[in-house]
Amino acid sequence: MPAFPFDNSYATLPDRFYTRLAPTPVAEPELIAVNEDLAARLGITLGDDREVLAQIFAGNEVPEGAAPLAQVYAGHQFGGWSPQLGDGRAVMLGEVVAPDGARFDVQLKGAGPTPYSRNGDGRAWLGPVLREYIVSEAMAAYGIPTTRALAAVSTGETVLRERAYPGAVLTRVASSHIRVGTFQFFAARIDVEALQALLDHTIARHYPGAEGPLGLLNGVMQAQAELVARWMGLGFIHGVMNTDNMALSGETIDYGPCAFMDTYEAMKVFSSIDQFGRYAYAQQPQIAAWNIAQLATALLPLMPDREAAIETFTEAVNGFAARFDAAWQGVLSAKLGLEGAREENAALAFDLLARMEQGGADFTRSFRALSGPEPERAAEAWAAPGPLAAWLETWRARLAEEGVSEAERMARMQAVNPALIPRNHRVEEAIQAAVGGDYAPFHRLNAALRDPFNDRPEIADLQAAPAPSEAVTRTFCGT
Ligand SMILES: Nc1ncnc2c1ncn2[C@@H]1O[C@H](COP(=O)(O)OP(=O)(O)OP(=O)(O)O)[C@@H](O)[C@H]1O
Ligand SMILES: [Mg+2]
Repeated sequence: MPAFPFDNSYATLPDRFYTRLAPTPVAEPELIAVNEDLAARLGITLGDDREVLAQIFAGNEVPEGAAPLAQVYAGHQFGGWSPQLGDGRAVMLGEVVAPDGARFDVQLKGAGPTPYSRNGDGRAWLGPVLREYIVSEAMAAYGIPTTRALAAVSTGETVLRERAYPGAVLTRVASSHIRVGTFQFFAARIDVEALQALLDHTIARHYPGAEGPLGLLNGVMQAQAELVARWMGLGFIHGVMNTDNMALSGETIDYGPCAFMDTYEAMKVFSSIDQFGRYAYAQQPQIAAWNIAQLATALLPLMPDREAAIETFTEAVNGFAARFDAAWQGVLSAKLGLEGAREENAALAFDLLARMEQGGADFTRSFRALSGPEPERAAEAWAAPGPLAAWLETWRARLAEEGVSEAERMARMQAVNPALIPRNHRVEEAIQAAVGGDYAPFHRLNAALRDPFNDRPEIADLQAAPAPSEAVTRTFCGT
């Protein structure tokens, strides 16, 4: 029998933090994928009975030691306030404590209706489940903080969206599911007691040593500044940075309409519902700061002197830009094989990005080619490579100034500029095949993404930029 090292702490918080309920069973669960490496890392014993695993990861059987519940939260969605949200289609089974002492939530996403479902059916279809599986595991392979995918099952049931799709459940692992919106929920109700309990819980779990609300705020700010800089370094667009989709842990959460861009465009948007580009690629730092300001506001009821706290918090939140700039400079310098978070290196990178946009360059292939022995071959990833040559000269001069050897340059760059990203058209292709019953492309893409920094001939088709007829330029929230 599978065994989970459960140790449930969120369930000891006051009742108004959640609703206890079990997942709603599904008709015919079948295991699509189970992440054995992750299970081992968490100290979960899976056993080898795939049918039993399908029952557990579908929510049909609740494993021993679980304390299933749906968490309540609120949030700003596209800037508009939603006072009552919560896990509308997710049930947390409980927390496991891994052999190294690290604590993780294990949650089933698509597990049936909860009191927070509003008008939704509580379910997920195969597409969003596979997308989240692929992309979150790719993020983990890049070393970027993220929720993980432990398993995916199909339910044997149909989910109605714009048409009928096969249903699925994703088992998600997160260092917690505490969101900016969780704080907002209690702040909006001026429930100071709950806010204090949530603050203590969050600090103990994610920022031990942080002092009080300001300590937490600074910790979250730093984590988010680094996270967003790292996303942008890979051309990643989260797509739905609502405050309920920003985790206090600093992990990437909610892979709904996310995408990695092919051709570089600063204001690129994929999400079909993001009409005004609020969550465009280059907007992400500003939106992160905006979300952090909402967190600061939610922490105010905990401060004895409100006026003084407003002043202190405002100053703190204004510091987000500097934190982000430092992180972004570091990311960009590393992408160019240069040292440190230096402004002149970042300026060189900004110049390259401007030229890439002008030249219609594929983001990932350009940086990967620059990381190779013949950087001028980056031109092959540009529709109009004219602006590249002059930039290469400046860059080479800069490398020489820093005394970076060719071997050093390539080693550094190849460790941060991936050979492979989950390109949107490949993700869509894997989903379409799976809907038709063929999971081979999904498994292949996943397997390839476990080793994303190594070029190899057998993944050439997955590395290639889409032909214009193949490009997938729209993503959907996947609810
Ligand atoms: N099919 C559904 N049925 C019920 N509630 C839903 C459904 N889809 C989304 N929701 C709820 O709507 C809110 C906003 O959805 P959003 O797309 O941000 O989250 P999500 O992808 O479901 O979950 P998460 O943020 O946990 O990854 C969430 O509270 C979510 O639980
Ligand atoms: Mg969400």
